[in-house]
Amino acid sequence: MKITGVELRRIAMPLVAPFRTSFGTEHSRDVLLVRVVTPEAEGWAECVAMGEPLYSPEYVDGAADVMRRFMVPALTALQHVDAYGVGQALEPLKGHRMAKAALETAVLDAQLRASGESFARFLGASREAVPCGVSVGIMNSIPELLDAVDGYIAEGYVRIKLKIEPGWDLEPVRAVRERFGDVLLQVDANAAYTLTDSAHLAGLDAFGLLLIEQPLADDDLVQHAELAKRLRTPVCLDESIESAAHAAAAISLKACSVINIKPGRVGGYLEARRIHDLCRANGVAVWCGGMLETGIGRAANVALAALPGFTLPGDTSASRRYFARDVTPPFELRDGHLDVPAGPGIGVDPDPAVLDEVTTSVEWLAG
Ligand SMILES: CC(=O)N[C@@H](Cc1ccc2ccccc2c1)C(=O)O
Ligand SMILES: [Mg+2]
Repeated sequence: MKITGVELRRIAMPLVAPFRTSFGTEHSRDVLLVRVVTPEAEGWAECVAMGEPLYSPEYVDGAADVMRRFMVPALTALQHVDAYGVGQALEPLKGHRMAKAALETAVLDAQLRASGESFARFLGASREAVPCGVSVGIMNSIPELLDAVDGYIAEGYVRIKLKIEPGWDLEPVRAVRERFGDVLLQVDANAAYTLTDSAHLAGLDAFGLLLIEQPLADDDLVQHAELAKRLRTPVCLDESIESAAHAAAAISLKACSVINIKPGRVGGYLEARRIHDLCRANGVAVWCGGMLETGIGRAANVALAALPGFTLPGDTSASRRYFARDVTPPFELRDGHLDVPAGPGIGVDPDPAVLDEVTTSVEWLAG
């Protein structure tokens, strides 16, 4: 396909409740949507970068800048490009995986809408619905946490993930275990601890957790391998895994036994599938992480979560977990599952009226 042009659209999406993690509290998402226009079809994608570089080095203004100045010109210069060609064309540009992921995904969406194939079928999905977990932020008190978890379990979520940090870890986990019994339970530290905390973190072993996610630094594998020897709870990596090469290194170092795959973090759905295939061949479980996406990013993630190696419930929660009103028809939990979109491409379209209301800026980059 020849790219006619690319639209960069910023939208403001207030969260239904503040979402607190070890690296900060989010009240609203400042989201960059990408629309790639070709003669055959147009494609949509969501860049998962946050407003500030708190989760990883990328941030939304930087993603828009690197797309505008370097990536889009590299793609519109090509006579023909498809999803596989995007990675090749952008390879000389270092890093900025979330920006690359958004452009590759929008091209893939256009390509699949033109051919009539769904993301799920293209990626190799084996299920038509996926079981859903939910990520629960750090709260002001244990009672407030228990109320929130109670509500999510009532909605049907099959797995609870608690954000933790030093000072909010053993007690909240103990309280949830005591109140809700053997519900599937895991924790995510977002890199808040160091190896010197290993004896304290071993205290989590008493609670039968599925995993502890990213306990140590976002750029570490070696110390995670040492920590994994000291814990019974399986170590899962998120921020540390930005490519299939990182996943291979983590597996050979025994730095983790589970990986949270986020297509935005690893440069796109093609790399996400490579990581899935590598992990499956090595007996490492994977699950689909979340970056508080709108329905645009959520649709593609649900398709990925339907691949056979995604054996643990992901953070592919319903739209209402984050947004009172989504830019696409809302993803609704059904018996703890989300249905995999079956239409061409990502299988959902943004509602033009809602998009107009939440749009804060639109920029057209002509090919
Ligand atoms: C669902 C979940 O816990 N996601 C991330 C953390 C996270 C937290 C807050 C965010 C705010 C704006 C954009 C992305 C964000 C990602 C994680 O698994 O580590
Ligand atoms: Mg995480």
